[in-house]
Amino acid sequence: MELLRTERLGKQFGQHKALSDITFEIRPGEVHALVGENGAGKSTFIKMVTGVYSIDEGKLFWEDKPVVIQTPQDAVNLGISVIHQDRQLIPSFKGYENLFLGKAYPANGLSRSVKWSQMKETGETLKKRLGIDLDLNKTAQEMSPPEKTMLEILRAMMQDCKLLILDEPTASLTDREAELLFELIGRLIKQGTSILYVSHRMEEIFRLSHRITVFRNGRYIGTVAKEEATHESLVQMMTDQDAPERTSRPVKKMDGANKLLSVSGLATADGKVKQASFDVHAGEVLGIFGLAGAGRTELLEAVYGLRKIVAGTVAGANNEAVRPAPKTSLQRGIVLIPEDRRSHAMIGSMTIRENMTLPVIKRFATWLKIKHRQEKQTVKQYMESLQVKATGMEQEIGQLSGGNQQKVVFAKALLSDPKVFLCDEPTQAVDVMTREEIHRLLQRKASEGCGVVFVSSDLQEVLDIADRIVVMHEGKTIAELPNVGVTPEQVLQICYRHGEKGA
Ligand SMILES: Nc1ncnc2c1ncn2[C@@H]1O[C@H](COP(=O)(O)OP(=O)(O)OP(=O)(O)O)[C@@H](O)[C@H]1O
Repeated sequence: MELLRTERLGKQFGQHKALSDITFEIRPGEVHALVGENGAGKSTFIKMVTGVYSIDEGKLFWEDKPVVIQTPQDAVNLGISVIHQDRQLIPSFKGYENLFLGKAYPANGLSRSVKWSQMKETGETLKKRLGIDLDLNKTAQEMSPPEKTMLEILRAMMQDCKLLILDEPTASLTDREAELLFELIGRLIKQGTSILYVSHRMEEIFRLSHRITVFRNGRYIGTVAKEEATHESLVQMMTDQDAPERTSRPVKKMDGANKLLSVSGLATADGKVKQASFDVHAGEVLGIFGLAGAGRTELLEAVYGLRKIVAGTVAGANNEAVRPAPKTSLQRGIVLIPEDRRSHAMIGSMTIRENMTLPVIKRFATWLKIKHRQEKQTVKQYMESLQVKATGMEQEIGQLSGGNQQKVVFAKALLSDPKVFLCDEPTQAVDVMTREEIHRLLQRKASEGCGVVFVSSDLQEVLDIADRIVVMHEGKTIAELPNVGVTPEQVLQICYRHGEKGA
């Protein structure tokens, strides 16, 4: 028996054919990876089988019988749940309240008062069955990223889920947190649940999946057993090209290099950053690593001027302390590429061109008019170098796939010609080819005299790209190491040793 089979599935947006002729099946109890470049059609496929998008062409079969899925509830009723990258939890609700979202709360007969104890009990029983360790009395906003993922998985399993779709589930998890998720996936599989696993991270795909399906440009390219696939063969299927060469990191001597930014004893009003210090020099990539909750994002935001600072200093190239604010940061040549690009770095209803050139439009303006030809030429050049997949530069950015939105946000930052890049997870959700391109671009910028601060929860990525590494723990910078022969174990040991000391 097959759990889900699609037959010649197709989807059209206006003139654009996003998916066509998708025929493949997911078997009971398997981890089935779905891979493809940014814009290949993975999210569109998920939305079609979960009732978010209508099906323009083709058929669906569930447990070998034809089915029609018209609404998300139809999908849930069959046993299909999806966990998106952007969490679908109510922040102020406790864990067990979130578990019952969209379901009737258990109530006492006549008084109709909610049976809280029964809700908690249901949650606890489910936790035990799945071997999940999570405090359901915490509100969603008090939970760390992996705890939120666990909560969402618990919620899906409450609905008797047979096919769990995970869309880039490790995007905001550190390695150790991802381990917990992988263990849970192992338990779910043993209990007979199937997983459709969408990710750009090759190591995870090879580690977890039984079979791998590849989409390219909205088409089904093939399904291979994990044992038959290699990194190179998958990239070849995804791109019809040979795998890109991984960027190697030239060893640099930093002595005497110019300081571009100096942060000392920084603390923020909300207490997320307590005592952070680091310098950024021209010519270097500085990696910042820490476990979730270490305050990496908050530190970058404070340096850029998005968070109130209550202690410490931020100084520019001339060593003069400044009061960071987004507007003055840009003027001083500091740009932030934020993690949450959808709410912080783009305007969904504006076009790719408008999004890219908005902050620098003056550059294309005379006192009479905008020099559109020059503006378009520049946008085209950046779209080509970052391989943005779109119908053209006048397409609304909100219509692009997640990874392609990230590329536009990145291009926008490059266009403002900064001296210092503050990059928060800049390669999150981008495909392998673009990830290498972004690494290459940042290294090139460094070699041209810029300074790059690179935050990633993927430790291997930090080790691959950084010249120096600063380690953070609970809002403090606790170590700084030149990245020469550093192993992931060494960095993790620093994080955990500090954690045990409760520092
Ligand atoms: N609502 C929409 N309107 C117009 N075009 C859309 C819409 N949603 C998706 N598309 C287009 O469909 C194509 C497939 O996008 P989709 O989001 O499915 O890709 P993806 O494989 O999930 O990419 P990523 O890895 O970047 O998330 C893209 O070219 C995208 O621009």
